[in-house]
Order: sequence, then structure tokens, then C-alpha cells
Amino acid sequence: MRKIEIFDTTLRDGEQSAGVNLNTIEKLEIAKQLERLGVDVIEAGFPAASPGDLDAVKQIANTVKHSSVTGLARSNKKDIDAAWEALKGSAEPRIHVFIATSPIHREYKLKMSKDEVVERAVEAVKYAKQNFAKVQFSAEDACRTELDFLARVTEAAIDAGASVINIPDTVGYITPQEIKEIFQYLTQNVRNIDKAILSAHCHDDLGMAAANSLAAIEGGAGQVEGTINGIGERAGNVALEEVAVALYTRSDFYKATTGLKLNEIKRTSNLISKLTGMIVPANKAVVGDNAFAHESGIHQDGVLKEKTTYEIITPELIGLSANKLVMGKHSGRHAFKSKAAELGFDLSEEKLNDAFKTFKELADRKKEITDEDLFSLLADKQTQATDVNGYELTGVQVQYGTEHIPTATISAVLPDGTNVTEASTGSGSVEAIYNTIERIVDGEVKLLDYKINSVGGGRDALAEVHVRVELNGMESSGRGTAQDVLESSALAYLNAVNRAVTLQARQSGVEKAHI
Ligand SMILES: CC(=O)SCCNC(=O)CCNC(=O)[C@H](O)C(C)(C)COP(=O)(O)OP(=O)(O)OC[C@H]1O[C@@H](n2cnc3c(N)ncnc32)[C@H](O)[C@@H]1OP(=O)(O)O
Ligand SMILES: CC(C)C(=O)C(=O)O
Ligand SMILES: [Mg+2]
Repeated sequence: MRKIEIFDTTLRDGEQSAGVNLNTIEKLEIAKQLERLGVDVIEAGFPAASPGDLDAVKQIANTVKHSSVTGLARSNKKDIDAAWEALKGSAEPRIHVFIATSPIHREYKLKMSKDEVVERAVEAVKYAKQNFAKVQFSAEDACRTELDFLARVTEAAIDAGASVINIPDTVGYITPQEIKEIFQYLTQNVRNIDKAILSAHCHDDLGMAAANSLAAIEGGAGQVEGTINGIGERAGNVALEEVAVALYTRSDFYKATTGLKLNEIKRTSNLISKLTGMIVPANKAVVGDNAFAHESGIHQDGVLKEKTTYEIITPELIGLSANKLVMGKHSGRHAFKSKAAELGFDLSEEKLNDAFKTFKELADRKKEITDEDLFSLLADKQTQATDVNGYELTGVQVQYGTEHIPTATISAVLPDGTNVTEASTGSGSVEAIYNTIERIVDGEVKLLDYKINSVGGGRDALAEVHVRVELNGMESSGRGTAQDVLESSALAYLNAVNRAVTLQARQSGVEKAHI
């Protein structure tokens, strides 16, 4: 069996998804889970993109021990220096430098000749190699690049010191047969290919990312790059869980495996979905809610007689256990702590006490507290900043009637500690709440997107709201979870406002909390 290296770029290419913005605490939590999942490399960000990105990559590099941590850099000294600043504390400093090689990108974007692109790539790899133990080079838009030129760039980058050469299908254009041939061509025509491993990085614009990644492996790729749940720029990157489970299930065909702990897949998917607000479609391969649901009579009959009639992978394989009824209002602190550990959370004493209090309040109102409820509650506590200096919701009251104008009254604590209560109307309850919050907040807030999702099932399920807002021209996202949809709507809005305030403070040089 060949071992395929798994390079996870959820925190870099995944965060390039429109509307996703993770703060450092959330990125750290995701990185720790990717480490538990057993990915070989975590691409933690693009350090030159912003001081916040650099800081997040640095914290992840200094925390994660069992996966390599890397950061992206353009082929210039400034980006490579920023990456070094972020990654020098990691166990095996590793950088990912790139430059586009296709004719379209050379002519219109970079305005460079072939020779200039090769020269820039070589200079960048050599410069990076002065500090970094491991250098990965990517030929952006490789799959639309002339094959002989791609081989030339690859050979030059390896000679300059790159030990991983990534061949991205940047715009999701290639077909499985073609990408297999590209990898075979490079394997056969690059003189020094034995000194590097080839990597595939596929996007899903035509829905072929998983097929293309698997075809690249057949053609000789030793590393696959992608994201969990397939999030990423435009239609997203290849979903790593699909590649890993396909290799496992069809090892008879691919004769390849990965180092992933497949039973950590579901937890990783849930955490990333929750923190990014990118909800996983029910019919999504491997991690969708319906991936193991048999609806029709003939299928149910077959599964009852013999599971393998209609089930090629088991829920247990990806760590999906039956949703147990776990805790109730009579549960104590010890049981709660051990349940939190079972669900994969290692909370500080302060956060654990806070989570226990919220759990007890919830248990008073909700009949059954499921693993899903607890996961949501604990993930919120784990990623909540303790040094927050923002707006805090203390009360929501809404009057609604089909014959009346909805009116909301909101009480909150301002960043300077003052208590306020305001009221306003709207065409619906949520609009009334948001109009009221706008009266409380300093500046102009615009709602850009609103999504609501229930955590688990049942009439008393928790409501999780994700919003995207603009505050004084600064875009940010926020989320809120509560049993009541209106309360979660208010919490999500204020969370997004607080994040925008933090980003603005950062930009104006005033370091504040990681809200
Ligand atoms: C395929 C991918 O996923 S690539 C990664 C995409 N990710 C990102 O862009 C991360 C977020 N980006 C950013 O924050 C900003 O774009 C920054 C900080 C990286 C750069 O910002 P700016 O300096 O303002 O440049 P801007 O983004 O407008 O333009 C990019 C410049 O980099 C150049 N460039 C693009 N790729 C490369 C490269 N790999 N190597 C060298 N130069 C490059 C472009 O030609 C352009 O140069 P020009 O200004 O001479 O025309
Ligand atoms: C930066 C590179 C690797 C990339 O994300 C792409 O080309 O899609
Ligand atoms: Mg990409």
C-alpha cells in the first residue's frame, strides 16, 4: 500500500470561501482537531495577507506538534519573510511558495514571460530554503499550463531546493483522464523527480475534484491537498474526507492509504461546519446527514437482511455513533466534565464552569439534552474569548401579532460597561431586533446574510444562527446558539458586530480582544 500524504488547507483555501472569517481562537480549535484527525500537513494561513493571519499561523505553529504546519507565500521576499516570522517556532518549519505558470496568468495577471516566471520561482525557492527545512512549490493554474513548460518549472524548482511540487487545478477545469496524464508525464519527463513528491490540489468548479484527486494518485501523486467538507474558493476544494474514505473503501483498486483516523472525520466536519457557518448539505458524500439514511422500502428491506446490500461504508467508520440521550438537569459536574472529554473538548476550569452553568439553564428548559446539543454548547464555550471587550446581550423581548407591528426591546452592556435598554419596530421580529441593536451600536450596521439551522431534531431543538454584517464598511460574520430563534438571532448579530469592532481596532493599530 502506498501512503498518500494529506495536506489540509481548510484554514487557508477553505477560509477563502466567500463569507467565512474565522478568528484566531476558532482557527486554533480547528487546527487541534485536524491534528487529532491525523493530517500530515496543516496549511494554517497566508501570513503576509494580514497581521491577524500571521498571528494565527504563529499560534498554530507553536501549538500543533503531531502535524507539520505551513503557510502560503507569493514568490517574493516580503511574503516569505512574513511566513518565516509566523513559522519559525514550528517543529519542522515548512513553507508553501507559489507562482502561476499558465499562459493566461502569465500574460494578464503577472505580465511575465516564461523565463521570468522560472527565474522568480527559482529565486523564491532558494530564498525560502535559506530558513525553511522544507519548501513546497506550487505552479498555480498548472492544469492549464503547457506540459513541457510545467516540466521545466518543476525541474527548476526541485533543483532550487523544493521537495514537494504541487500541481493545482486552480479553476477546477481538468478531467480525471487528463490529470492522470499530467502526473504520469511529470513522473516520466522531469529529470530530478525522484527528489520530490508530487501533490494534487483540485477545485470543484465542475464537480470533479474528488475524481480528479483520485486520478492524480493513479498518475503518481504522493500528496493530496484539500479541505474538510470541501469548503474553499468558489465551488470549493476537494473534500478530503471523500478522498480518504474512497481510498479506504476501494483499497483493492487504488492500493493506497492515508494516515487519517477516519473515526475523527464526523467530529472534524461538525466543528468546521459550526465555526464557519458553511452548512453541510444532507446529501453530501460521507458526512451529510443522509449519507447513511435508507428511505425506500426495498433498500430498508435489503439493509435489514444484510447491511452491505446498500451500505458500502458504515457510520462507525467516520465516528458517527447513535445520538445518545446523555445528560439531564440532575447531572453533576463530574459527569459533565467526563462527557465533555468524551466529545473531544479540553476546556479550562473557568470555561468548563461556565459551560456547566449554561448546560443547567438549558436542562431546565429542554427535556432531552443530546450529544449534538452538548457539542454545540461546548464548541461555543471553547471558542469564546475570555478577554472580550464588546457588546453583551442581557435581555430580549419581542411583541408579535399578525395584526400588530412587531416591536423588540433589547437590553445590553456597552463596551464601556454601561447598561442600556432600547426598543424599535420592524416588518418582522428579527428585523425589529436588528433595528433595535442598530440603535445600541455605535456606527452603521448592515445585514448581508442570515442563515438559521437547527441543532439535531425535535420541537425543542436549539437554533443556530449565522449572519454576515457590515459595520462602518467592515465585513464580518457571527453566530449565536440558543433554544429560541429570536435570542439566537440577536446573539449572532451582536457577535458579528463585536468581531467587526475587533477587526477595526486591529486595523487602526489598537490591539483588542479576539472576539
Ligand atoms: C489560487 C490562490 O488561492 S492564491 C491565494 C489567494 N489568497 C489571497 O489572495 C489571500 C488574501 N490576499 C491578500 O490579502 C492580498 O491580495 C495580498 C496581501 C496577498 C496582496 O495584496 P496587494 O499587495 O494589495 O496586491 P493585490 O492582491 O491587489 O495584487 C496581487 C499582486 O501580487 C502579484 N502576484 C500574484 N501572485 C503572485 C505570486 N505567486 N508571486 C508573486 N507575485 C504574485 C500580482 O501580479 C499582483 O501584483 P501587481 O500589484 O504588481 O499587479
Ligand atoms: C495557491 C494555490 C496552491 C492554490 O490554492 C490554487 O492554485 O488553487
Ligand atoms: Mg486553491
